[in-house]
Amino acid sequence: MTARVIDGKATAAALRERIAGEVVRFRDAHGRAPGLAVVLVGDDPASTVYVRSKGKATLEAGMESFEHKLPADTGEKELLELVDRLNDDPAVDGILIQLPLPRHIDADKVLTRIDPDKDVDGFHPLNAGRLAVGLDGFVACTPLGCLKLLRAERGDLSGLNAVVIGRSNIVGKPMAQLLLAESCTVTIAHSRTHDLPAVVRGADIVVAAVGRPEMVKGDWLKPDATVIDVGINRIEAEEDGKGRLVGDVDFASASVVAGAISPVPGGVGPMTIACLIRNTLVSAARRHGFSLPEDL
Ligand SMILES: Nc1nc2c(c(=O)[nH]1)N[C@@H](CN(C=O)c1ccc(C(=O)N[C@@H](CCC(=O)O)C(=O)O)cc1)CN2
Repeated sequence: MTARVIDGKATAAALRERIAGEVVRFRDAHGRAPGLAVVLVGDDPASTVYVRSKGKATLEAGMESFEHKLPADTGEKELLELVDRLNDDPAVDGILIQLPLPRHIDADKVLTRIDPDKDVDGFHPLNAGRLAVGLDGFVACTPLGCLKLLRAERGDLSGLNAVVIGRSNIVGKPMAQLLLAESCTVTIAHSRTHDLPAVVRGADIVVAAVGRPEMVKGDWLKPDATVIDVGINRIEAEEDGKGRLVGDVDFASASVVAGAISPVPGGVGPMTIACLIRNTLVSAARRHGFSLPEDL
């Protein structure tokens, strides 16, 4: 058996096209475009690429992009003052602080300073709490993107056994909450889980977000499982002289057993950016009482 490959690039492109259509309606109604401010501190190469992609996607959706690139030695106080200005700026509907931040800055303090109603990354504790109790808020873009891929692949998820590998605040925990809200039976596995392969073997849905290259093997999977790979691991150049990007799942062995699997690259990554654009439009719409399609 060979698994279907879940095409995150195509799903993200379709979502971004729908968003662009809604942005036209929003502009016609309100005379301005939704605006996203992205803040990058330092010059981490991967973060620089992601921030560039976010700015490009924002503009392609017809929205305003405000990029703030600050030197690596920017002080915490200065960053907090920028967040305060963005909170007060009516042209800014969404604020994103690119992670990771340099070590001398307390990331929790900065993320908590963002106005929760402009927190399009969904990292503010108030939004994490809203998700946990089923209130409207912002859901972190990567887990939201994973859920959209799962719904497109499996339709109704209720009653399915889901295993989320990884318990981070930005992926594992919100992913588990989203799956619970879909009425899945959810297990969160992590580095202390006993016999992880046995736990994963019971899952209809596996979301791997552990940050360990190709850790999940095909013989860990239940036949026909749906596998979502969140990992983005850069492997150093081998004898061919080229580095490569791999996920947390060993694609070669997993795709023989799974029913469907998202690849790396081209799976969850593009959905993360599409969901950021989506959350920014949702923020602008909420601030103006503008209605959007339920399923956006
Ligand atoms: N404030 C945030 N910081 C970070 C987030 C986030 O959601 N909010 N997530 C990650 C990085 N990230 C977005 O910022 C991100 C990572 C990867 C991709 C992506 O499209 N990846 C491509 C491959 C790209 C490549 O070749 O490197 C893919 O998977 O196809 C998009 C966004 C950490 N920081």
